[in-house]
Amino acid sequence: MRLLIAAATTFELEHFQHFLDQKFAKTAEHHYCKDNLEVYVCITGIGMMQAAFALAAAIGEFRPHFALQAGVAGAFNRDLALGSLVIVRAELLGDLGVEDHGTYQDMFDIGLMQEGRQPFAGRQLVNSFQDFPLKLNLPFVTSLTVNTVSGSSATIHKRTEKYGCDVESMEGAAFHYACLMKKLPFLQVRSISNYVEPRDKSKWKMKEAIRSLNDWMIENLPTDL
Ligand SMILES: O=C(O)c1cccc(C(=O)CC[C@H]2O[C@@H](n3cnc4c(=O)[nH]cnc43)[C@H](O)[C@@H]2O)c1
Repeated sequence: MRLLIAAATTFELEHFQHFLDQKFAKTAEHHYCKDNLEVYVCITGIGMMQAAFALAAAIGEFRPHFALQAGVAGAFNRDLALGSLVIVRAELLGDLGVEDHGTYQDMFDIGLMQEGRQPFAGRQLVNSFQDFPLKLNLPFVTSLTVNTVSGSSATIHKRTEKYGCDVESMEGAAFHYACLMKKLPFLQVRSISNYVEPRDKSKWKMKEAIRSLNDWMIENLPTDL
């Protein structure tokens, strides 16, 4: 059985790849085997464009039975602790749109994308798969995917009012879109590295977030796909 694991950057999966190096046979670059499990680690690069291209290529070539995206994210929702993990239930597009003088309108608002048109449910890319080969032992959240990270009070206020999402990333929607289009069962797991607030990297808990993400991956790696 083939499992595709995607992350934006190598450092987000460093400990997990170290675990694979030790416990699995490495059959090619980023490609591991153990018993009947084949794992391909796809480092997509940051952002929707790079993620979409890398995922389409990896899905086409590796033909996975299941795909897992793992990464860090910012949280709008202050009930989510830094370093804690979430599963993304639904993805929304946060900055694909137009500025109409002072007002932002997205593609659905101006009629250039249709609500409910496959693979969207309404305006969302919802993970509607049922049979997951790993434990869903984390809170489910909604996520906004953006090209430009929210870093000013004005942008944060506008995006919170318009979309009301729990977390923000730069690749999640591309992952949901690719998997839904390919009817490939998937799961997106994110670890909270920072709150979405006016940019102040001194407050970020990147190391802690990556550690908890990798620990979870090692503990929950599906072995019975
Ligand atoms: O230097 C910055 O201001 C900066 C802002 C956002 C992210 C970064 C990174 O180095 C990580 C990029 C990576 O992390 C995800 N991520 C993490 N926090 C957020 C966020 O608040 N909003 C959106 N994306 C976030 C993202 O998916 C990227 O892949 C540096």
